[in-house]
Amino acid sequence: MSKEMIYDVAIVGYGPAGAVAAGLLGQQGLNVYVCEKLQEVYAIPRAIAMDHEILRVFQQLGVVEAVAPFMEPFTDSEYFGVDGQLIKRMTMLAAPYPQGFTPSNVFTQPPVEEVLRARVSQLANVHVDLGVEMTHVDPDVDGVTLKIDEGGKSKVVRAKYLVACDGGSSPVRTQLNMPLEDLDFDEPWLVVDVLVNEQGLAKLPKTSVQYCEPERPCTMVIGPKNHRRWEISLRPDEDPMEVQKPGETWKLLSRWLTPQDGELWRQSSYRFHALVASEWRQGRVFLAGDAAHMQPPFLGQGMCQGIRDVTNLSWKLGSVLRGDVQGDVAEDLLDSYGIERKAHVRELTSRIKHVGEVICERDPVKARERDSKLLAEWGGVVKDTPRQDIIPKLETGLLSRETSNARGTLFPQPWIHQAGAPQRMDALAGNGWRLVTASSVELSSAPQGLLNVSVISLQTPAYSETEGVAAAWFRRHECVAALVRPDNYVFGTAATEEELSNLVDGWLTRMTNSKEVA
Ligand SMILES: O=C(O)CCc1cccc(O)c1
Repeated sequence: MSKEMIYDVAIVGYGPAGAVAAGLLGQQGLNVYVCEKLQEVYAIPRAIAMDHEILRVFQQLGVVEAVAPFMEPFTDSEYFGVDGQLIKRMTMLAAPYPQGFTPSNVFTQPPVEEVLRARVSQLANVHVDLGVEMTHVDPDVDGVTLKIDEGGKSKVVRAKYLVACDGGSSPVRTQLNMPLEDLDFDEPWLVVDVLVNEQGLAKLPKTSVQYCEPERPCTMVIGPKNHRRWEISLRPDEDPMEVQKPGETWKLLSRWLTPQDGELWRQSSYRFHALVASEWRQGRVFLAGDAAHMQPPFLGQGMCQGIRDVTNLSWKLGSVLRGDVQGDVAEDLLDSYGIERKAHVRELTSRIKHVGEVICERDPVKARERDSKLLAEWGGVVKDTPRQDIIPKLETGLLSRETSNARGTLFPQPWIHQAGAPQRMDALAGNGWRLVTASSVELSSAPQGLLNVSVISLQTPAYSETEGVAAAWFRRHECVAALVRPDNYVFGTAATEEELSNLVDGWLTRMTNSKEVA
């Protein structure tokens, strides 16, 4: 790279969100610079859960097969109340799966990050500097200048846009004085990862468990292979530093295991927080991942949320940098990133906090009331909640004006009949804007003005689906067409040709001369 190189996008931080951003931006042919303080992938897993939405993004990056060995379907999570009775169950969404992947999964983070980095390394237009530190960020109206310290030697990097994926303590966010809003959750917990041997595995529950016990709420998650994670709430008199010493940690695990049953992988005390950045954009700088939000882990959404962020932002940056949209429309499109993601993060965090309130009730009387209420709701039968039903849709931002309940949801990814073997829809149709129509629609003429939009008619010979996932979706939402964004969210739907024409007109207005995003 020459000294005068001006990158399209610089990314500070090369965890999962930074790596996915680098891949998605790089695949669009943009010149991307990435810097990261650590030389190697962080060897300890932090995230453990991965949703189908994220696998669909990994599919776009071409890494689904490579990550498969490090993933397993999530077991059910059983919630046990004060007297050890089952009060609630978190489950897998039923098949056929809407996104073309197992909906909820557990995974091992370090090798998955290696896979993402290997993919990025195939992109000649992405330059990655590892073991360097961003010491100064200086945005202006045309771009951003970064000062990078390379082991005592300083260099300057210039980019048109900056994405800060630099974690909860985000130096970019701090230097630019971008405040966080406190969503009112702050509790000390110990997180313990154990590689359990066969003798230990035989003693453990066969589902993940939420122990909703007032004296010590805690969680056990079944990770891939012999990885088990405990999250143990700490009492006010417990010292977070002490409990992470191996001897003390084993004492806390003694209900389940002894040191003969496995090996501690990591034990760290954390404060579980709920925080969201007030502004996600400052001019040409965007916050993403933990730099933009932190949520308690009760639904395993930390990494998923970061990847949702960069997936949302990457296609918008691509559209603007290619000149597909210009002027105010381009600014509105970039603004829509924070508008959409902040609202989504706030809503999901509030749902996660609600799950946390069920788990963390410390008052035994109230905890008993909770148990009775949960059981009474369903006539004494334990309610199954598919985890994916808790993930909200987009409610605001670059969405059509119609208010169908399909708008802002993820469009399904059906399997399509092919001569050799069925293929997932995106493998055939790509990940740009797509107008997908149900078999019942006969377009008398292609909607006008849909440049750069692929038109996909399901159940035609080219797109005959194998399981009826999309057909069922159209029936459920009482529509026959959906305009789908590059991040797979539904811009809007139509039930008639007239509605379709309005949908397309509305989209064209938004993408060419609208000033509104919300
Ligand atoms: O979805 C579930 O059943 C539990 C998800 C989860 C993952 C990681 C930590 C945690 O407390 C919960």
